[in-house]
Amino acid sequence: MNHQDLVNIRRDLHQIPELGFQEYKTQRYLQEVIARIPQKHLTIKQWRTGLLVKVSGYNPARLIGYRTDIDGLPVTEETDYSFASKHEGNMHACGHDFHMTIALGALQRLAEQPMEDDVLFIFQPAEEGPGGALPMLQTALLGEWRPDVVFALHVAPELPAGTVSTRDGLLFANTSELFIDFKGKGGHAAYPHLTHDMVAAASSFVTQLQQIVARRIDPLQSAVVTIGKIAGGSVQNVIAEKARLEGTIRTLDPKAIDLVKQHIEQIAKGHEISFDCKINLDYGANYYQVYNTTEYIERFKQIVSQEQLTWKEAKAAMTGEDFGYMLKDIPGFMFWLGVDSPYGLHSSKLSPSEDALSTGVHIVEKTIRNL
Ligand SMILES: CC(=O)N[C@@H](CCC[C@H](N)C(=O)O)C(=O)O
Repeated sequence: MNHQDLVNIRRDLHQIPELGFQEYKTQRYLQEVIARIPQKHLTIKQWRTGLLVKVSGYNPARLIGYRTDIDGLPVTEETDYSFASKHEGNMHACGHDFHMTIALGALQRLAEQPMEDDVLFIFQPAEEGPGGALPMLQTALLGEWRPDVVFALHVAPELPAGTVSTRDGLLFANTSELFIDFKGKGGHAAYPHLTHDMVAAASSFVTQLQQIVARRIDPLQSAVVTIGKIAGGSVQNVIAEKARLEGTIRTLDPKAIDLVKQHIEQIAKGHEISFDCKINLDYGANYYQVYNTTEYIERFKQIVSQEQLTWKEAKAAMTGEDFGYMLKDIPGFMFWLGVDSPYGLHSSKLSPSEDALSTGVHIVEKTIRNL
């Protein structure tokens, strides 16, 4: 695949973003591209909406794993791309269209010229939620196709295109989703004393949540509690019977997440009393931290230097990645690839530079061959 082929694939994928475990068109598209590359050394398995593609080596001692995520986000795209999302309300706003394209480019090179070891390309669904890595690890990657080492990349909008960045040890946070449902008593806007207003309860809850990081977590620790969505009520002159908050919790220490949850539960008890309502807490998907293995980070740094790519030492970030579950069981690492976008990850205007696609394929191929 030349650079223009990569651009075309990325643009095709960009138009069909699908949410976790609904990546049917994406899976079909990946299968079509994979069908066009040499098949002689390939074995392909379907896993739910994902794929596993093994390239057999000529004298394998190890299985080298490379993972890409394949899902999009429920974000309405606001770019002026001619190839903008055709799936209204969904967007590849986290760069998974780039991740998949780079994996396909590297897969083609390995398929054309296999190496001594076996290589496994993991096309994993549902990274943004509810999490595909853990069930994939527990089923598809448990048996004969369990990698000895695994790595992955994530695009970094804030870095110049093609810059490579990571660090030894902790790279990404522990995360937990957070869904809070409020049920009270609705009624006429003019008779608030006869109701239990759930818009008021949810608003107060959001304000109280800010106190957890400000006043309940050791300032030398790191934590985030973000509410990304608030919903409640139906019309301007009816007091709401129901409301819902959706958010996420992040901590660098895996134990600190339980502490944050305990405080949320206390706030919920307090609000049930003061707003005379029922509150249901649901922690949705939880992701384990991304922790890079020293030995492979050292090796990766050497490869980046040999290939004369620009290296930047990374800081730990409060982003989450269910790839952390793979690294909990299998040694390896994750790295950032700069894509120079003025808009960040999860932005409806994310516009990564396609110049980074060829560099991505190059570094992934070289890393697979030299790890
Ligand atoms: C790299 C990245 O942006 N990952 C997502 C993972 C989301 C996990 C889960 N849905 C949650 O919100 O906790 C992120 O938002 O960091």
